[in-house]
Amino acid sequence: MHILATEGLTKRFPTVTALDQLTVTAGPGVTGLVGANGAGKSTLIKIMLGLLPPTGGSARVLDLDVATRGAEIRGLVGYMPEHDCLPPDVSATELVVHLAQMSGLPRTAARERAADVLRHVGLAEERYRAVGGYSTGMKQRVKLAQALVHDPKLIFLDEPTNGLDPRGRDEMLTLIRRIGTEFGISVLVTSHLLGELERICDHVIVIDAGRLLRSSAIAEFTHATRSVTVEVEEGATPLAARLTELGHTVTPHGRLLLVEVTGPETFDAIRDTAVDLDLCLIRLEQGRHRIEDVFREEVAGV
Ligand SMILES: Nc1ncnc2c1ncn2[C@@H]1O[C@H](COP(=O)(O)OP(=O)(O)OP(=O)(O)O)[C@@H](O)[C@H]1O
Repeated sequence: MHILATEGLTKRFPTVTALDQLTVTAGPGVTGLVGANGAGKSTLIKIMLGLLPPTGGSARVLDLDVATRGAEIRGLVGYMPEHDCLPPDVSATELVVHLAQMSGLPRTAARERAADVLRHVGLAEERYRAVGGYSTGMKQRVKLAQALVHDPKLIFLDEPTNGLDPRGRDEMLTLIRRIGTEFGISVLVTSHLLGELERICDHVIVIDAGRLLRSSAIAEFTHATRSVTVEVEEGATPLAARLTELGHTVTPHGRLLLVEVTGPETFDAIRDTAVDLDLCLIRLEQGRHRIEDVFREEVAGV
């Protein structure tokens, strides 16, 4: 069964077409929805929740038509919105219990379930404090907890790593992967960074200006984008020349070099060459490709 399926889905606002004839499907598991700012990710989520009517085409979520079964879909799906939407003067516990009751749970069950999900997302004693005083990371966890509290089959997470520092991102991504694997809840997670989703997704959908650019299993993506980013303090040009002489495929990218990875020996070669040339290696990083890189590869027909 598809967790979602769209057919020619189109959404026009007065001055912009946010979704343009989008036809795509996703199966169970963790699916990444990637696109630059304004690509149409949030619009797609709102349509799939039955909150925004499409201009044309159709969409189904868990096999339910968004045009007629919105309330049922919202009963089965959890939603973590992108923007800061939490009331500042209530505690995380009060908010999540309230939302659990709004979803139909009796008061005692709502309290138990809220305590479980708040613990699960890593909010301990602070859950009794007013949300207004929370860090961005804690607020993101509260938004995730409320998306999970009614025991959904599927969750939509809109930019869950927004505003987080690298450690916070890492923790949030690990949590999302666990939700997908340990709890068997399917996940649709958006980001403008493909690299960050590579680690946790089974499938990735890339959209650009409301159009489908690509939809494939993550293995195909990582294969297509398997390169390492190298940054040296000075001397990128001689480093690129020497690596090329050694048979590596090197593409300059501003002051960075992208080196195609053929195996573990690629990393050894970069390290050894930097040492030979007496260069200061600042960064050797794999798998953090910006979405623009994928767009460029698509255009080049990779
Ligand atoms: N209610 C609206 N009225 C008019 N235009 C809108 C509305 N909602 C979205 N848009 C426009 O539709 C396009 C897609 O927006 P959307 O929020 O879906 O993108 P996104 O991929 O989620 O990007 P971001 O991460 O920046 O939110 C943008 O050009 C946006 O300005």
